[in-house]
Amino acid sequence: MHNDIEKILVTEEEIQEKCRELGKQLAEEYKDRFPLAIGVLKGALPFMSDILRHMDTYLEMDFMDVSSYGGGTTSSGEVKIEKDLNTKVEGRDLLIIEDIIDSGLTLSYLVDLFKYRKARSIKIVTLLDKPAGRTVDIKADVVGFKVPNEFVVGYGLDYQEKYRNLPYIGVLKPHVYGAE
Ligand SMILES: O=P(O)(O)OC[C@H]1O[C@H](OP(=O)(O)OP(=O)(O)O)[C@H](O)[C@@H]1O
Ligand code: HPA
Ligand SMILES: [Mg+2]
Repeated sequence: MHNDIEKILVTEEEIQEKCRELGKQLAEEYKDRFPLAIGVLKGALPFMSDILRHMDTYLEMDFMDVSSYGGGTTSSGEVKIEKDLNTKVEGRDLLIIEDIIDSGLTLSYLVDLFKYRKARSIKIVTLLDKPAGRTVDIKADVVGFKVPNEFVVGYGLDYQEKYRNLPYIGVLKPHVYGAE
């Protein structure tokens, strides 16, 4: 375990098993369609990569880079598009792949945007759900694990751009946060 981690909330094995289960479930559901899987960078990268490898079906991938945390542990409340999609979403079945829903601001912004762009259907797939963080009313359609109201890192999730590479979800030791 990394030296800055106080405890592990979801192990690597639990994540990998969940990716297999959810990927197979989604493949069955979308087997007669050609969904557009949209990864929300940067956090969703490991989850997207792992879950989609279990979808033995036709799909297209694209990426959107949005950010609102600016490196810290609280949302600025403003979602900024750093990189937009290269693909038209009009008439498409979308699978939005996220690492976490916390306040819900990022996903509610994206869902509104894709509705405005006339997507045919939108499904939200998130590895983690932190219901206690919610400030806007939004629910994911597919959730891997619920997490308590703590700032979590690992498997895509960062604190000041670090820890995304850890293969598990954990909580940092208090001293790591410094003077924030
Ligand atoms: O529900 P919310 O409160 O909006 O929080 C969830 C979003 O915040 C994080 O992204 P962040 O803006 O930190 O960008 P990153 O993925 O590049 O770390 C995370 O990856 C989600 O996209
Ligand atoms: O708990 C979290 N950890 C890392 N990034 C996040 N973005 C929203 N919530 C979190
Ligand atoms: Mg972040």
